[in-house]
Amino acid sequence: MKVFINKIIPERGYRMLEEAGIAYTVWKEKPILDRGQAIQFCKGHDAFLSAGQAGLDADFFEQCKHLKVVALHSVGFDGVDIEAATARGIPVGNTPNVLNKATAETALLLMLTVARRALYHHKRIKKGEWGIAKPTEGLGFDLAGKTLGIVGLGRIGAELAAICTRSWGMKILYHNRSSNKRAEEAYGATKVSFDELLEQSDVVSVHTALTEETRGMFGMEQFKKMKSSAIFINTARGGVHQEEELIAALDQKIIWGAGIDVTNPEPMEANNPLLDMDNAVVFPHIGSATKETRDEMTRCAVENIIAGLKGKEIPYPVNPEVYQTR
Ligand SMILES: NC(=O)c1ccc[n+]([C@@H]2O[C@H](COP(=O)([O-])OP(=O)(O)OC[C@H]3O[C@@H](n4cnc5c(N)ncnc54)[C@H](O)[C@@H]3O)[C@@H](O)[C@H]2O)c1
Ligand SMILES: O=C(O)[C@H](O)CO
Repeated sequence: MKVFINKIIPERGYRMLEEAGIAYTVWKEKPILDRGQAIQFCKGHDAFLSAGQAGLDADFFEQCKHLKVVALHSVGFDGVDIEAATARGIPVGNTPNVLNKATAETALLLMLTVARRALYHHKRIKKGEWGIAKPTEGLGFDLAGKTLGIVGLGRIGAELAAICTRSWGMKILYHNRSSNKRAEEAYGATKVSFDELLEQSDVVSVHTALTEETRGMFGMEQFKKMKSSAIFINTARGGVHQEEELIAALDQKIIWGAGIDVTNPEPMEANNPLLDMDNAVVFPHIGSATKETRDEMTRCAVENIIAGLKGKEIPYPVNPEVYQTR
């Protein structure tokens, strides 16, 4: 039994595989593999541990229908044709929950950085402009006591609600497909329509998956509904916002600021106007990038591989229905 791993993973993963007696091949080179190369490697292996491999479409699963399991090194599975995998009896696994705290912390870091204009002040020092001349200059705003609107109150959204209510006394509004009664009870979160959330929030933070329904959900029409003093935060997927319209909304001061960990497309070009704007902060998709979290994500992914190769149900399936159709 052999697994193909398309990027270097934390050491813990290799140890787990060795203890389970599973051989592995790791692609350690740059550039990262293209889709065709990934398929060629998968053809010589029984399982695939995939960190952000693009193009896991119906054709991929057709060409690689011998795979016993595909383990994603992420919780998000947009870009993976789950129906096609299920149709060929291939379980696909992800890494839920273990990255909730790191990703919610990233959203909070973006909120604080934008609200307190941290990058703007940092850049001013570099330009030799240390002093703030007047008490009215260079001001940000308090997050404490403000209203946070969470779009997609699932695992990560709930973690952000927990941090922001406990430590900052923020009021939580949310927009979701279904009610999250637990979050309503635990954090006093109130379910509202998408428009109400946009109109009433001081910070709007996105935590939905990227689906056909959420793609492009934030454009000029939505930014215009937000308060001109509000901040837009996206740690979900870049495809949820329309980047040109976000740039225009920031440029025209339709909203006050934005912090994004995910861009559209990724990677972002180095000459993107967002990188020069004083009211925008961009991170290169580092939501889950802590040592502890990446270790845990690796554990989940490798547990999925080991179970899949041993013919057992994988512990973190995206398509549990595969076990009914098999
Ligand atoms: N920046 C990063 O590094 C990073 C890290 C982890 C996760 N993510 C992204 O965050 C997403 C969320 O992760 P999660 O574990 O919290 O997922 P989750 O499934 O627990 O939560 C997503 C929530 O969005 C809601 N939702 C779905 N469609 C919606 C719609 N049209 N309108 C409103 N709400 C909708 C769902 O009901 C659910 O409550 C992932 O899919 C991934 O894309 C990014
Ligand atoms: O979906 C995820 O888990 C992240 O975007 C990758 O770390």
